[in-house]
Amino acid sequence: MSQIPVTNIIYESRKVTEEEAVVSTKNLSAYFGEKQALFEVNLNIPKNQVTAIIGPSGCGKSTFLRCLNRMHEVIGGTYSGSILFDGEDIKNINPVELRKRVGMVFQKPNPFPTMSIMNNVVAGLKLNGMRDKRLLNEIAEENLKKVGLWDEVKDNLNRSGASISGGQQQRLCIARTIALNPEVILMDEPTSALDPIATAKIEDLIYELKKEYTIVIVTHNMQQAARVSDYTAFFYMGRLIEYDNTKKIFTNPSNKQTEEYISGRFG
Ligand SMILES: Nc1ncnc2c1ncn2[C@@H]1O[C@H](COP(=O)(O)OP(=O)(O)OP(=O)(O)O)[C@@H](O)[C@H]1O
Repeated sequence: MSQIPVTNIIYESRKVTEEEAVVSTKNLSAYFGEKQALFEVNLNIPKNQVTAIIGPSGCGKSTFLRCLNRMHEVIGGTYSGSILFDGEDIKNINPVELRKRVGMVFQKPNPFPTMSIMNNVVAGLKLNGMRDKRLLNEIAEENLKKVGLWDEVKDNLNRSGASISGGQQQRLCIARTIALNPEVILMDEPTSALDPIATAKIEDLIYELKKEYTIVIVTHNMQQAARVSDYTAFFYMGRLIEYDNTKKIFTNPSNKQTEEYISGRFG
């Protein structure tokens, strides 16, 4: 594992208040049957910032992410505590509506293989009943431009979404997510299946996207967390150990376990 030196530079701690948060979890515990995967997590996710979730394998990163758009329940899990989205308990928000507002991008690019590039971008809108072809074309173009894919695919928008490279597919999936105009984008290791060049493009894109969206990214790659995020949450064995601004976490963490993890001593 790569080593990130812990330096003596002192960065101020900066905690996110509930007032600044788009999403807040309160005493969030998550379960798979009897097995408890998260323990009393309290976390405020700030608007228009990138929050990275880091920690060793099995610490609950993906479970935490999936709780935020009620995907955890879809895969058979349960939770206790509460999750507020724009101040409203997500239990009171229709899951389909919630997932429009809290979009998700997965580890492995998953474009719809039988659909064209164009139809992949607007698939969600069509499903919601949008039929105006001209408007759909405009929205597809706008979102393909936002993810930097337009120039690469504009000459053949009718080819399959699965016919482009892995990195392009992942940007297509991001275009599909943002076409629904979400407030929050959850990304679960979005670059772990990609080469370094495709990874760099996604990281640049994340930087651009935070102007409009709030992003929560799970990553195993600590350099990536340090590069792209404003805030970092370190999880260990289902517990939130430390959450602070990213510079503080990577240069002067308050917790010994955080320091050991980011300096590569375990994980
Ligand atoms: N579908 C499931 N059924 C039962 N237990 C599960 C399920 N998914 C995850 N777990 C368990 O819950 C805990 C948290 O898993 P989770 O996938 O959230 O961790 P993670 O930090 O994202 O791991 P990784 O980095 O390996 O993806 C682990 O102990 C895992 O074995």
